[in-house]
Amino acid sequence: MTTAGTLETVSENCSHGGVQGVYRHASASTGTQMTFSVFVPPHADGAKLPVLWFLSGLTCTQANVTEKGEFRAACAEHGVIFVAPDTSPRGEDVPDDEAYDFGQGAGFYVDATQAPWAQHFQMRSYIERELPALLAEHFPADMQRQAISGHSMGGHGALTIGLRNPDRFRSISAFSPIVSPLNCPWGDKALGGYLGDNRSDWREYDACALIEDGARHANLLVDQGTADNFLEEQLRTELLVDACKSAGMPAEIRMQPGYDHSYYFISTFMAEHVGWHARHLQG
Ligand SMILES: N[C@@H](CCC(=O)N[C@@H](CS)C(=O)NCC(=O)O)C(=O)O
Repeated sequence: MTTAGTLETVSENCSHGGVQGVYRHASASTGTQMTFSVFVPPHADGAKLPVLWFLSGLTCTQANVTEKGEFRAACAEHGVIFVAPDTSPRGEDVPDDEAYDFGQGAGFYVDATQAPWAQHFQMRSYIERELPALLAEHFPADMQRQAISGHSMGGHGALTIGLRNPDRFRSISAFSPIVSPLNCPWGDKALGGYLGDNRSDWREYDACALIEDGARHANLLVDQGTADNFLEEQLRTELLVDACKSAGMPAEIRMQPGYDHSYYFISTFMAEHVGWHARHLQG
């Protein structure tokens, strides 16, 4: 048996009849310690449960959604494991940028190719390969039943990782996602920095471009607040609506009146997202 790695328990708390944990491990992908949280709902001995991944946004660690996401009651009701990774490698040896939207806390779920970022910023490999192996080894996770969600930069992560891996993820949802890094200032800065100037290299990290290039998924749900101050310049939900329409891909993209970009918005619709994923994860 291959060993995916050892895990250090940072904290474990009983919650909703299950266990909310925070764990740390040495990541081969990023070459750093990485922290993530896992909620395991109550379950019968020996049972394997489906998994919902949640990728967070700019400035976040695993803690933001864990503390403010209000997912646990729904995950306990539906018997779904909830996994929240960090958004980037961190540490004194890891390069950073003064700004909040590039560098530590802003990994954009890519495998960087450009110096000095490439050495540690390998978040695509971390989320797509390394962390799933660790999860399968240490938790009662049924890796045949996975779904993915996320917020903002993490919504971009959920859409792109989900669209690239339709056989692994039965459903994809996102809250206020960056739908096209090719067409917004956050994307220009981050993907330019991590991947270089050749914009064709960015397409596998752009949900709209992936759909234009042929990626499809049958189960896609997006919620976007109309009072989100990042909507017009950075998130640009309309580009995803257009891409899905042009491709003939059904998607439920909902504009939610009055909601902003915060966890007050996310937590309002979180239980609905968990329930929607749980339906796709049955059987
Ligand atoms: N207000 C933030 C902008 C970034 C932001 O809104 N981040 C979102 C994700 S894109 C978030 O969830 N922030 C942390 C939180 O609300 O807990 C800042 O200027 O640092």
